[in-house]
Formats: sequence, C-alpha cells, structure tokens
Amino acid sequence: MNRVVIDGAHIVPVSEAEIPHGHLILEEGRITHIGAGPAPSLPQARRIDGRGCVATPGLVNSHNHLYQWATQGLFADNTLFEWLVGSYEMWHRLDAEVVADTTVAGLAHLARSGCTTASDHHYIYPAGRGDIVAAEVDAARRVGLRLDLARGSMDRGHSAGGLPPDSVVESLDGALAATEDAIDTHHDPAFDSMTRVSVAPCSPFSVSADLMRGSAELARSKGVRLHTHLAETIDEEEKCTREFGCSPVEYAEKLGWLGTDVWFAHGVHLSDHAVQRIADTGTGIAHCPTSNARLGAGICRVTELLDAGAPVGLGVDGPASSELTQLSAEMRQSILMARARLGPTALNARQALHMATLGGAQCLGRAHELGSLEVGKLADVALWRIDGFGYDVIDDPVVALTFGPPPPLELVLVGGSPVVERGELRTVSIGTAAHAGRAAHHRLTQEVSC
Ligand SMILES: Nc1nc2[nH]c(O)nc2c(=O)[nH]1
Repeated sequence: MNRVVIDGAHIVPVSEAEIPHGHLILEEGRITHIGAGPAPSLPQARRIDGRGCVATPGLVNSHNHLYQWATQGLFADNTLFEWLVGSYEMWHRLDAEVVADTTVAGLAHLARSGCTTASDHHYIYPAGRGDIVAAEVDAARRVGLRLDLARGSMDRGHSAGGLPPDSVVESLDGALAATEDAIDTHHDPAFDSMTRVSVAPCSPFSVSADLMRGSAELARSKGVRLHTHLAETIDEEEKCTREFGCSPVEYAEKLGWLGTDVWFAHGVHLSDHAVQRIADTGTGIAHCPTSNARLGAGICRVTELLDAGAPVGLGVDGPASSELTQLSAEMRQSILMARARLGPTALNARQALHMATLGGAQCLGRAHELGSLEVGKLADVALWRIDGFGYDVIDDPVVALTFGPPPPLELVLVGGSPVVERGELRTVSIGTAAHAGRAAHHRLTQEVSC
C-alpha cells in the first residue's frame, strides 16, 4: 500500500475552506481524507511532519515551450515578432535529442517550483530530426510530472504571408497527420493519466485558416483539447485586422475556435466584447504575466476575465521569453501586474493561487482530477515551508506563499510519489538536468550570432 500522511500543515484545498492545522491522507495515488487536527495513526504509512508548512494542490502550468530552455537570454530587448524572427533561425536546428534534454531541464525546474502538471506547446518539427514527440514524452516520464503535450504546428511560412521562414513550417496535411499520430500513440484519457495530447496550431500569423479549421475538426473527432496563442500583441492584432478584417478573437470564433474545449495562451489585447465572448463560451486563458512583461506585450485583463467567469490559468511561457521563471513566482507577478493596472483590489493572493492550480486544471480539461485538494482527486500536492527566515513574520500562509519570494518546498508529490523532497529533485539529479540544458543550448546556438 502506497500511503502518505501529511500532518499538522495549513491546508489550502483551493475549492473549499482552509484548515489551519490539518492533515491529508493519500493512498494509492489519490486523496482519501482531509481533516482538521492530528491525523489518525495508520499502519504502513509514510508520515510527513507538516508543521510550519502550507499544503496546496500541485501547481499546474498552462503554457510553456520547453525547447526554449536552449535559447534563453537572446533578443532580450525586442518585440515578440523581432524575437521570433531571430529565434526561428536557431529553432529550425532542433532535433529529438535537444527536445529530450530541454524537457528534462525545463520540467526539473518546474518541479522545483511546485509544479506537478505541465502543458508544453511544441510547434517546431524540422523534417528528419527523429521522433520529437516520443522524446518529449519519455523525458517527462523520467522527471515524473504529468505532461499535457500540446502538439503544435505551423504551415504559414514567409512565402504565404506568415512570420516564420518557410524552412521551419510543415505542410497542412503533414501537420494534421503527425498530430493525429501523436494523439493515437501518446494520448492517455485515463483519470490518472501522465500524458495527454492537445491539438495546438501555433498562432494566426504562422498558421493558415485551413490548418486552424482542420485542427479543430481533428481535436473534436478525437475528444482532445485545442490550444493556440491568441491576442498576445498589438502587432498581432494589426496583422489580423489587415489580413482578415477582424480582431484575433473574432477570427478565432469564425474558425470554430471558442468553446469549453479551447484555451488560449496570453489573451492580452481583448475588447470588452472579446472578454465576454471568451467567458460566455467557457474558453480558457493561460495568463503568462512575466513573459508579457519581458516582451513588452502588455498586461492581460485578468480581473475582467475572472469577473466575467472565464477559466484562467497561469503559465511561465517559454524560458526564452521569461528566463528561468518559476511557476510559483508567476502568482506574485500576476498580482503585481493586475494591481499596477487597476489598483490594490484588482487581484488577491487566493485568486492567484486559484489560477495557478484549479484555473490551470480547467484550462487543461483536468479539473475533475487535479487542481484542488479534494477526496477522490489525484494525490498531487505541494508542501511549502513557511516558517523560515523571510516568511515567518507573515501570518497569512497564502500571502506568505504568493507575495514574498517562493518558499522552499518540503515536498512535491505526483500521484503520491515524491518528485521533490526538501528542495531536492528525487527523480533525476539536478546536475543531470543542468548538463542536459547546457548541451541543448550549445547545439542550438553554435555558429549563430545575434
Ligand atoms: N510568447 C510567445 N508567443 C508566441 N507566438 C508564437 O507564434 N510563438 C510564440 C512563442 O514561442 N512565445
């Protein structure tokens, strides 16, 4: 029997009232009991002393590009379009080995910031460079996080009016066939699934309308989710208006891309009408505050989206547009950016934690299994130590978790199994992960100057 008991922690279920001194019982990968006071004594249990800690659901990262671990720090003062045009020149060299290495490095880093489920939007598939999807799935298994592999695609190169060079795009039919193959081979719909696949054409300026429509058709025929970048920058909005005569959200709606099975990355530039359409259709938004600030894209209208009832998750975005961001730190960043725009009541600590957990699970279509501490849900838990120097004078544990620097992690469990213990990764060594990230960096950036 795999049984873990966490005793004496401040428990923040997210979906229900907090328990100041409570216990959690996790058995065979699920949460079986949550209660106040000390835990009952149980045989064959690993007992964790949770005093001085806050227990939350494991964090859910709703948008990332793990391969960008290899190209961090480049084009650091550029707009999204400039940054992309420069980066494509390196990304077109990636292969399955680079993807395996960056997946290990990126997921190891996420695990060490309390993340237990990560979506990865991978949209670069150079021909003849190995099985990139299989390499990523295998690397994620080694790190031990749940993966939502958003199988991206681009078919609109420069010659068709798109932003990327023709050398990095796939054909329409090739992209759809490969995406279908990724679903058939790797998508596991089980409750305790470690790997889900979503259909994720990249963005309106790199994907044809036919690929957007074909992707929606494919995803709905397979019962998987849809993801893309949308409304990230003013440049995108202007290009969309010029080419399609409408805003990005109107364009998405025309293509059948609003609904409870869709989530967009960013959603920064939204009219009141667009906010309402997103909320009314149950479309999710992956809010990536650090990346939006790093690229100077703008500030997402997260307060209005939440008020309207839209599902909103948090995402670190690719490490090349938000260098080494920790998912836990995105909670703080989201609060600060919302308040810089609308004042001190724009977003609070518990709303930020909700986005980082249940909001992310809603975006990924996994709110039945993940994102809150509830009996019957998966035993994905983060236990944060908040009694040390720098945290011990903040009385509210959720304020300590979200306003200050991310607290040290006592434990991160995925399905009841430890991935991080006392800050140390347990599944792969941090030295191995760092080495893998550096190797990928050298392979992609050699002979390129910027
Ligand atoms: N932040 C990002 N935005 C994007 N748009 C697009 O087409 N690709 C990207 C990306 O990698 N990051």
